Amino acid sequence: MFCCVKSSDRKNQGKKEVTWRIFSLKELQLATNNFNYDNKLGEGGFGSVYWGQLWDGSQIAVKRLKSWSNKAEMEFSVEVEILARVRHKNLLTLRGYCAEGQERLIVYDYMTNLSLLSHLHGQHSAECHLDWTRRMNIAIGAAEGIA
Ligand SMILES: Nc1ncnc2c1ncn2[C@@H]1O[C@H](COP(=O)(O)OP(=O)(O)OP(=O)(O)O)[C@@H](O)[C@H]1O
Repeated sequence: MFCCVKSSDRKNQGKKEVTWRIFSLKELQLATNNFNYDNKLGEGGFGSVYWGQLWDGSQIAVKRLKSWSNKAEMEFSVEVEILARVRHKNLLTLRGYCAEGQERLIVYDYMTNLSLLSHLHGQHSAECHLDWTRRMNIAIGAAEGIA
């Protein structure tokens, strides 16, 4: 199944087009080498996140729900619904989602610069010195995204 949503809302005129689509499980398995451990980018409360590449060469990050429950299903729906409606320079862009059987996957643009945590306290903290001006700009950017 393939689906595209384009916002023709007046308020969005002049802004970036809101477009996402439904992915098949097969397509995401292909893109991530069947959710190979080597493709794993990290893990959050929802589940593991995998790097992948689509047939058109674009890079994606696929968040895979670790175990199905009503609560997880609700979190999945809320995240997809909100991200499908908003586009902001400080928010990750939703590429789409997949819901097949008990599999729930959310597809985002792949972000190359790793997480803020890794820059602040992780393996990159030594080489990437974040001065206070940059830290303030990051905090303001994050606050703008939340707002
Ligand atoms: N779009 C992305 N591009 C690149 N890496 C990503 C992307 N999304 C997530 N990751 C990686 O996967 C890790 C886990 O992401 P995830 O969003 O699941 O967790 P979280 O935000 O830390 O926690 P929670 O799921 O509890 O909100 C991140 O720390 C990051 O390293």
